[in-house]
Amino acid sequence: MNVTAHIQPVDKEKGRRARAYIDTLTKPQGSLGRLEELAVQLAEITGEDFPLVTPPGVIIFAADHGVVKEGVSAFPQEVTAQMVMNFVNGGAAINVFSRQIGAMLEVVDVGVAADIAADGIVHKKVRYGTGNFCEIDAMAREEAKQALHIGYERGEAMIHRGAKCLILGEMGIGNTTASSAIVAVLSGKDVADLVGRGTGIGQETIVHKQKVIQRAIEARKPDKNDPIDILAKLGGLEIAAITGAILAAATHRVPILIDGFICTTAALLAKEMCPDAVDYMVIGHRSAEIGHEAAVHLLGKKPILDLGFRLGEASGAAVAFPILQSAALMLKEMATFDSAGVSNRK
Ligand SMILES: O=C(O)c1ccc[n+]([C@@H]2O[C@H](COP(=O)([O-])O)[C@@H](O)[C@H]2O)c1
Ligand SMILES: Cc1cc2nc[nH]c2cc1C
Repeated sequence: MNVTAHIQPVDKEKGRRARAYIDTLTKPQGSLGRLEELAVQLAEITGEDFPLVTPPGVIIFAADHGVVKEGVSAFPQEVTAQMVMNFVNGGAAINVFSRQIGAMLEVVDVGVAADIAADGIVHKKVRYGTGNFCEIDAMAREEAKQALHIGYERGEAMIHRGAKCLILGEMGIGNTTASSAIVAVLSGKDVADLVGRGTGIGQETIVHKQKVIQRAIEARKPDKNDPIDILAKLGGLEIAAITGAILAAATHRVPILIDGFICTTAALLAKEMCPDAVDYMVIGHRSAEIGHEAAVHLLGKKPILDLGFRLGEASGAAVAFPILQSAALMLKEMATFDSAGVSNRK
């Protein structure tokens, strides 16, 4: 399956028409600021005059990371599987926010390092966590492709269930290390500017994490121009799956709400595979994780919210969703100057 073959550029003409229509609505021109830009983007993405974003569909991809053996996270590896159970039982932040916004929610085990005996998850384990990329490639090239395809299929399945907006997130202890390494390769920036606290490590461990990443990049020598090579050598299975889900949403002209640092890293890989996919993305929030800034910049986007989140699991994207919904409803439901009999400016 070619996951980028059917991605079309967004419909810029539809966007121009939406822009002109928004200027006839009962408000001074431009007075709904960013909401107007989002409404135009939704029209471009969907090709519809009055795009809908409800119901949204949330997919959380979970996987583990061999690099945790280097002591780069504040939490132990078991937390990935334990949080998957928390998702299944409805107690995590993303469960709360998914209920709040009326989202369908799916949790996919694409590479957790333990067997999870639960019915409420989609079992698509490619392997029991990645290898420690300081020592060996994180995964085989075929495994990276497999995870990418799983993500694509889950994205497509959620769209077939009726999702009008795909909200993507992840769970994986150690995945800020993998993400920082990937963003370092893609941006060419100094790792010192891209490595942050993750789940809450202190300054000394941050310096250690920087060295681990530097060492891994030197040992693995990923090809900057080959996103599958980057994923195989430094990636995470959940990062590959999110990349695939993004490409599925772009294929089906469904808006994609990107969460924090890890998701934005996956979005950068999707951009490498298909630059047109970027126009289908909206970044939900600015993560407090230091490397997010560089990733967001590379994507050429501006996050909707800035609430100091650094949780992951799609929390920031889900909290940003009502704003995207406001943009869609503004376009659909506001009266025009003509229809409401309101005098336009002199
Ligand atoms: O999305 C973010 O911006 C974000 C920033 C920091 C941490 N996280 C979450 O924390 C976990 C990774 O942190 P760490 O320290 O184990 O690399 C993983 O489960 C992510 O969902 C997520
Ligand atoms: C408790 C916990 C919850 C999370 N959710 C996403 N990443 C996480 C990391 C931890 C440690």
